[in-house]
Amino acid sequence: MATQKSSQLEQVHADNNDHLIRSSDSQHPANLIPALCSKFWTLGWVTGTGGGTSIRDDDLVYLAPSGVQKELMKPEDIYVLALSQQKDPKSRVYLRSPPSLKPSQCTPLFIAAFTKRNAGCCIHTHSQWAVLVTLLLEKRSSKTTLFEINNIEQIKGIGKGYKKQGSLGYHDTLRIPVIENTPHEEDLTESLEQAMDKYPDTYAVLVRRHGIYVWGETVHKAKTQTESLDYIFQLAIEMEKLGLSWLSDIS
Ligand SMILES: CSC[C@@H](O)[C@@H](O)C(=O)COP(=O)(O)O
Ligand SMILES: [Zn+2]
Repeated sequence: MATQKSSQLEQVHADNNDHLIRSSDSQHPANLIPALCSKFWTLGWVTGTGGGTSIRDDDLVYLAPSGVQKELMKPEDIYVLALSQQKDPKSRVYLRSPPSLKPSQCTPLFIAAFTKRNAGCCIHTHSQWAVLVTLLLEKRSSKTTLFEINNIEQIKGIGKGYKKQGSLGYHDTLRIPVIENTPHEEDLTESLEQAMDKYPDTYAVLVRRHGIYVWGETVHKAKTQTESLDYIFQLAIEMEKLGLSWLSDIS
């Protein structure tokens, strides 16, 4: 597949490399991103144009446009870039660009997950549960930059960490770093990368008053980890309302 792709890339760009987003395979990233975003919209993850999803296949990264209704996207709306061709982070080279649109402002954050963690997919949601968790942590102290919870079965839905086999156990403590929001999405990149360096095993970074970025080695892993985290955040909000602690010493 990689050989076929590189020969395809040698083709002239006269056709805007539309062959990169045309496939009858439902699992092709250009088909999968719109299909996933349509499902995520029903969960409140990508409503009002916020949030998004990006998939990496080998060296190629597939991205949504900026400011569009993410649940209504079509394969023709998808941008494609080659990771190996991105020399200057400020000026990206796209192999394929839909006309009259701009690439997602989340692009540098997705790229951080692909380059620093070798992720195959990164999902950004504006889930209210994720936002509420960051607000609760802020209420405890504006300096609280870590969400922690243990002894919850769904923690087993999260991987042990980068280059580690298996998932967290029931008694393990799940830790998700929180970074501060910025007026422009791309300005989150540096603090997201710092959070990845500080917590090398994390598969997610919460963004205060904004949402969350979650990644995984595959689309399947990124999706199920985002689902598990969203479940855990909703549970955490309900626990807080009932005066229950997120950390317990059951063993
Ligand atoms: C509701 S606007 C949200 C955006 O500012 C941003 O946070 C976001 O998640 C989506 O950015 P986009 O450039 O449309 O992909
Ligand atoms: Zn966002």
